[in-house]
Amino acid sequence: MLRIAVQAKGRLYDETMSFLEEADIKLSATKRTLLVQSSNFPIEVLFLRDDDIPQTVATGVADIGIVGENEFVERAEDAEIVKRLGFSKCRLSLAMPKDIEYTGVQWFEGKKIATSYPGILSRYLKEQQVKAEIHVITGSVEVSPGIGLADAIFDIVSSGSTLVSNRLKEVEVVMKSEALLIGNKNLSDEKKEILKELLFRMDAVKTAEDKKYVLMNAPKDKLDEIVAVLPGMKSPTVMPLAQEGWCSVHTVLDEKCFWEIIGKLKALGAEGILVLPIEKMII
Ligand SMILES: Nc1ncnc2c1ncn2[C@@H]1O[C@H](COP(=O)(O)OP(=O)(O)OP(=O)(O)O)[C@@H](O)[C@H]1O
Ligand SMILES: O=P(O)(O)OC[C@H]1O[C@H](OP(=O)(O)OP(=O)(O)O)[C@H](O)[C@@H]1O
Ligand SMILES: [Mg+2]
Repeated sequence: MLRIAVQAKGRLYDETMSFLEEADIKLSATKRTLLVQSSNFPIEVLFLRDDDIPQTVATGVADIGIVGENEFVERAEDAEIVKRLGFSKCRLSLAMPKDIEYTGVQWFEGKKIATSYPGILSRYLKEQQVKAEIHVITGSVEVSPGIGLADAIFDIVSSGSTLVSNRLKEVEVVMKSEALLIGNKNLSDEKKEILKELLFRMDAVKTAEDKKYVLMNAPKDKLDEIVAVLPGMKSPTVMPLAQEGWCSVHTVLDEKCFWEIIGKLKALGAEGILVLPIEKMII
């Protein structure tokens, strides 16, 4: 049984849950308890505050965990990054009152900076050879300059709207962050096997995400040209149609080049083009 630590509620919760769901890992729908077992996969889910996830994984209380990179780097716990998950993207930035002129990173010299990330901030200031006072608070960081608690802040920024509503401006981006799958460094072989199966399922979902299954009716006399336009995984499937002179062509297209290819197919006389989402894809 593999134990995964995930955030009990907050910004990471929804995407973490849909991630497990897409990998067909079913959790009992009973009231949310701290520890829930899957009914169809050898995994149990431990719900925690995100602050505690790195340590829980590093010490082996959980085998793997899903946590923001910002929190993982700040905690500096001895666990490894298994996979970058690509959601909950944000950045850790220095911000200051918007009406004051910013003169470069030296502006922070001697200033008081409020943050929940003292580790990352002090390392950055040291690198920049700036001496500043770090004031640690656990939440509502953005209000601190407005109430005279600090001169500036170091916090998470995504759209920037929290900064704007607190009359602050982002002046230095210190690190980018996304959700990470982290793992204990000493997993048993059995647990490594379960993790491998989990990653395999996650990859199948990810690969499918930006692909579409496309079906169309094609005039037989244009078939060679149509096939030449389609990248496909191998070659497209071609099936005869009841109507003389026509066939049905099935293939998989990358979302990125989708519109360009559809345009070419139409120009070559393809009709009745159907585009279907793909749930999972194993290459
Ligand atoms: N505005 C945002 N946009 C995108 N990602 C974000 C945003 N805010 C936070 N995150 C990411 O989501 C993680 C969790 O954020 P959240 O605000 O839920 O944390 P928290 O309040 O510390 O929760 P907890 O109660 O678990 O301690 C952050 O560590 C960060 O990686
Ligand atoms: O740049 P933005 O898009 O405004 O996002 C940044 C804000 O999002 C997070 O807080 P959240 O909204 O999760 O609330 P919290 O203070 O309860 O953590 C973070 O702590 C910032 O305050
Ligand atoms: Mg937290």
